[in-house]
Amino acid sequence: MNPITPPIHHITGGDDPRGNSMPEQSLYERLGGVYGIAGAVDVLVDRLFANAAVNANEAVHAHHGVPANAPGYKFLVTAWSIEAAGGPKCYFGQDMIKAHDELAIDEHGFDAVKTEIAATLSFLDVPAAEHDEFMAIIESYRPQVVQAA
Ligand code: HEM
Repeated sequence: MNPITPPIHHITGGDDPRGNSMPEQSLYERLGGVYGIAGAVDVLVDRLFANAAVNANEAVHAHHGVPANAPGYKFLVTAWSIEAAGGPKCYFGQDMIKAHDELAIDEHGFDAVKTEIAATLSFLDVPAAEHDEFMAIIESYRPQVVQAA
């Protein structure tokens, strides 16, 4: 096909029942793939480790208060986020119930982390559509993460 001939689905809508002419990119791709996501998690985890509201929970602080935990945690959260955004399967850590079952995280603790994630996406100027899509994924895990009696 020569470069000025549009692919056929641009004309016909292809087999997309909504008639969209462009194939949709995954959220993973729209967030910038592994470089975009690892870069965002790098900023996020530094902010979480320094966040007083997040560290008010003693069990959380036992982990987040240790700077040596940052690189491994960044690795795990990056891999989790890649998969959650529809990227390649690469997360081998614990599921979200097991990962948080000894931390007694309450609604307030969850909201503190959620606020920091949203602030980081804003800080990095992630566009509104991707921002909202990623935050909806985070919110969908609230029932698994909040386990305070
Ligand atoms: C949807 C929201 C969340 C996601 C996606 C998430 C993701 C993760 C991941 C991937 C891990 C690593 C699991 C492993 O070691 O195999 C983890 C562990 C951890 N998370 Fe979360 N988390 C969320 C919410 C929270 C909240 C709200 C807090 C605190 C208020 C928190 C605190 C921690 C801590 C302290 C650990 C380390 C536990 C340990 O190994 O001792 N997380 N989280």
